[in-house]
Amino acid sequence: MTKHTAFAAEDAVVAAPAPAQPGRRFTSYPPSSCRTAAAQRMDAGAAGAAARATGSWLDAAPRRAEHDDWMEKHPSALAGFESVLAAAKGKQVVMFLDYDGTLSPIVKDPDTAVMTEEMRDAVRGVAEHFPTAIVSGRCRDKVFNFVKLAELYYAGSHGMDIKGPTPESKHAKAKAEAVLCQPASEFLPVIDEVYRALTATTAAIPGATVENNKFCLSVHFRCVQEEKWRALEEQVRSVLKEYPDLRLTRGRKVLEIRPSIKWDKGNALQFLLEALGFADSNNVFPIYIGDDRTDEDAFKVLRNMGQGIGILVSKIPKETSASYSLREPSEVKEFLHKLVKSKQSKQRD
Ligand SMILES: O=P(O)(O)OC[C@H]1O[C@H](O[C@H]2O[C@H](CO)[C@@H](O)[C@H](O)[C@H]2O)[C@H](O)[C@@H](O)[C@@H]1O
Repeated sequence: MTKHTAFAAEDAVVAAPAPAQPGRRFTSYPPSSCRTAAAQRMDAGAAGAAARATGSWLDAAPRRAEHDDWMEKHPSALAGFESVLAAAKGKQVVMFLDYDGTLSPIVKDPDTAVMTEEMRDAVRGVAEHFPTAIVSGRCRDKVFNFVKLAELYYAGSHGMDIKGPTPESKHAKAKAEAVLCQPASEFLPVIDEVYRALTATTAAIPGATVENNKFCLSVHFRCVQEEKWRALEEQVRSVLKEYPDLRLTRGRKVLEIRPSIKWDKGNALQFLLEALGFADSNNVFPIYIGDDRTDEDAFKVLRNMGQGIGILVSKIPKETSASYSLREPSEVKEFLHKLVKSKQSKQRD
């Protein structure tokens, strides 16, 4: 199959514009997997492999046959909705949602990537029936300010900052339940330092911006002239030379800098399942919906577990461990509505 890079054609921007299941609470604070994570730095080889892997989505317009072949392997979660329901039958659905490109369309200015009221209603509806988490590369506070639903679980900074429903939420009874898992907390000072260094270094490249996502950083090049992309990446790499404990990965027209610890969105998914009391359970059906490379870590975890499904949001074929696909956020919204409707009709039966 043709591969696609971070600069794929679909990266065109649009014009800017559960309760946690009743009775379901985090069971330990935090589970052991979080406590030990910071100690497990990725070795240089693993970090290098991870970085190389991020270059695996090559840029090309897909041929029709290739697209059809891909769709056969990763059918639409809307067209295949009945199969999804059949697989989930009798199991507890737990919903995981990425933010950018999944709940909100990709726009030029990251600060304006707001979510529509309709999408918020769809997420609220899902959270009324299933434990629901937002898993994002964004800083947790920022993604919360976009989503604005206190009843959800939030995993910001690519899963390195996890918190349960806020104590004020009707779904969180005690402060103690406002769980926190921050496996990269020791990196806070260094991330701040690198944020300042990158902001100063990249200032000369028009359009480049650095976003501080608390435990990680994003260097955006969506608004940078293509001829300057290489120079920008070189600048970023030259700053990072001084910080061997940080690694560089790529997202959608963004360079992402994060601690070299063995913790990603896949670990966040596992942490949340464990915290919700579903560790080693055969009766859980996690659904993870995401559009970016970092979401692949979560798709892989689901594949390895042999439980639940990953849904990639993409209009074009991409190498993915997800089993289903959706084309864009509007289809994500439709899928969420369908899920709620089917749950409601079962409750009426
Ligand atoms: O895990 P996610 O929630 O998908 O976050 C990944 C990155 O998303 C944001 O950047 C992306 O969306 C922007 C707004 O549409 C767009 O301008 C940018 O080009 C995309 O890469 C966010 O700003 C980053 O910090 C996240 O790492």
